[in-house]
Amino acid sequence: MSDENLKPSGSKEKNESDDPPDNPPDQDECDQGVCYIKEAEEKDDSKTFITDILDKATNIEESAPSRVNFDENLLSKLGLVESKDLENINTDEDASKLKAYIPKGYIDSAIMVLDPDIIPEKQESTSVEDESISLSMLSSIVPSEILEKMSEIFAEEKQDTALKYGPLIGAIDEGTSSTRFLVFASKTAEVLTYHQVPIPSIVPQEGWFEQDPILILHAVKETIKVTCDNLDKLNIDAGEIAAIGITNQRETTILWDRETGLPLYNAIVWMDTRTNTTVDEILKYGLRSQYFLQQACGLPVSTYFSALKIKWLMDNVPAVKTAVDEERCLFGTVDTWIIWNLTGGINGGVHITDVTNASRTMLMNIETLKWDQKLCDVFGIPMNILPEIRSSSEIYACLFMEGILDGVPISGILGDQQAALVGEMCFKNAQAKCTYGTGCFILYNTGQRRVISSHGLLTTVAYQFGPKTQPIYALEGSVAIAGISIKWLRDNLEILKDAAESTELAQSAGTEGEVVFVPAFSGLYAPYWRQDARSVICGLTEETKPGHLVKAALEAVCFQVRDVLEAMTLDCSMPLNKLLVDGGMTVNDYLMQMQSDYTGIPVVRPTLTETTSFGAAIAAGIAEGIAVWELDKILPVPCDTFQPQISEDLRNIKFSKWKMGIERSLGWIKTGGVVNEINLPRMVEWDENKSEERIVAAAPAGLFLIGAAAIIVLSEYFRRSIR
Ligand SMILES: Nc1ncnc2c1ncn2[C@@H]1O[C@H](COP(=O)(O)OP(=O)(O)O)[C@@H](O)[C@H]1O
Ligand SMILES: O=P(O)(O)OC[C@H](O)CO
Repeated sequence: MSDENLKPSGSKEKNESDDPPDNPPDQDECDQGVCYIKEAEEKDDSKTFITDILDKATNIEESAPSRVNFDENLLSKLGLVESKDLENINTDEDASKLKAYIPKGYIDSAIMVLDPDIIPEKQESTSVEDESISLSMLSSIVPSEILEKMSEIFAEEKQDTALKYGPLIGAIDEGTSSTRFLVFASKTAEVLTYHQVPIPSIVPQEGWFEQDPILILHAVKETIKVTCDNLDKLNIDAGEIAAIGITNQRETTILWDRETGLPLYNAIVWMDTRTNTTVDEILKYGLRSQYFLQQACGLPVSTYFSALKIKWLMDNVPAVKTAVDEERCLFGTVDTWIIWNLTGGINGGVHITDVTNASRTMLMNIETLKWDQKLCDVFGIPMNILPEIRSSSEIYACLFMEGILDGVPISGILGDQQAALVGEMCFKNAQAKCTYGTGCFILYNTGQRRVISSHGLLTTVAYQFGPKTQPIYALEGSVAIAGISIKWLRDNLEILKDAAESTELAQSAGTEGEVVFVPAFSGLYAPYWRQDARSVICGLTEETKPGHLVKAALEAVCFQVRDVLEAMTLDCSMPLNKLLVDGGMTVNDYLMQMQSDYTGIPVVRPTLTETTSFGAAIAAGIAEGIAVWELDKILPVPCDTFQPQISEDLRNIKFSKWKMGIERSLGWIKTGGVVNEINLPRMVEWDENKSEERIVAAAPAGLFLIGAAAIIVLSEYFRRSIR
């Protein structure tokens, strides 16, 4: 089914009363599962109404049974009954009036209080845990026939969910710092409700960054359950969810036992640097460049990617080695782990991933979109542990789980940065977006062309909408540290109470001071790819205050984005004329303005905040067999735009200071691998018929000195030589 009116929720005027909130509710509120219910209450003034009822009810004995305590005065004051005579209550009319004020969840629970036998097994799961509401009081004020009538009306309306919202699409969004489940209305693409659960990280030693796969799974299940409960409270039929999309932190690696279903080790998260030595080991033979596999998989050898993490696990965790030897081991990125478990686990769960996630492992051939035997051999990884690679949009399997979503098809998978590209609707060549979360990731759509970067960018699959369609590629600039540096200032240095305070503190620093903070906690990613780098803070004086550090941390995000944009211009010969942005950090207007100032181009932020999840929902909703959406019917989202406000000179002076900071961060730790002093890759030609790679172009050390013009010419040559 297509829908002419399809538009994301942000496309409405901001602050319209019927909009979902622009900013996600507090984490605490979400954890209580009441966030959108609270919205509904405020919207309908029902809180005041219920408070009135409760005020009145305090005079009523709590243990008293329902009808006898029916408070005629209160109801007549509210115009709900005309007569004091109970016999004359117009049940239908009064129930309709009252229904406008009291959310369905309260009615269900109140009915249960009246008659606990109605649905005893559901009593616990549907009870409304709002501290201020005493349901027994509500039941003792409102006559049971009215409550029952209201329940009937709600049930009828619920049947109209599809009419009102169109089919619903669910999106599981498993990010580095939290997991969410959101439900989109296909008619308007608005988020109807969601629930979010933070995911704690485990740091067993410096540079190690793990998460518990079981906890991730529990969090996913909890978000699904609470979101469905929320839908019920909003009187929306969760049974109308037609399909589920999934988007996830990429590269994070999980190995588990196919027989027990248990993880063999914690998830090794993408930013973990324990594989420094594994990188060295891979590079040491034949003095290989970091880029020796770039032609085959689009990526430099780095601690970032899954293959290194799998190798480390096989080399260092005996349980993994045994499971591999006994062919019981399964590998997955987070999408794979979740889908395997949600579709049956040891009882027939499907073991799959999509092209976007597979393109982050270093094991998939970027051209054939298949696992590559030679790449697997480089890392010594057996192919039988790898999931099947599927497109980003097709029906893969159905959920096999308790609850109303049992049997709902999963029909979309996208790595989270690719999902944001889709959610920003960058479907055309040369459209790009930047997502600011834990890290910061800029993806530039290169269409069906695989551009192999000569300037430290990654070649990655952007999406493939269906098994029979052509894949679309992107160039990516991955920056490891963005929002997490703000978290570090908060948790480790304790100079911030919360992330939002960063604006005020940074502003307090004014324009004075020249503190530069290079946050290379995990080495430097794009465009430098220097695992020997570590963080530095330069330019401190006795006048330096916390505000200067916070400002420098925000500036670092902007400068890293500029580094990547410059590399993209060199690779694509076409500078971006605006930057589309999204992600958790973009709520910070100060940061967005600074980003525009430091890049010299407008920064455009959509009013739809849930871009990544929306991308996953799109992939699921357009899949063959689901087809609740059509790509070309999706309307553009209205945006806020930040225009550059500083001079070119000032911008460049600041950037040159940043570059000095970068220089000082390099070589901080010793690595055994080959460091590309100039970050210009040695290009190799991947020969399918030979086991060894052949160098077709190598940049001599110091080439940077010959000037930018020569580099552009050279990069053009490289590109032509590999196309
Ligand atoms: N107002 C703010 N200013 C700066 N950073 C912020 C602000 N609000 C949130 N952040 C940062 O954004 C990150 C969370 O963004 P999110 O997109 O949810 O991350 P992820 O997808 O990586 O889980 C956190 O690292 C947090 O420090
Ligand atoms: O969870 P995020 O938003 O920080 O994204 C993580 C990336 O997918 C890592 O490549």
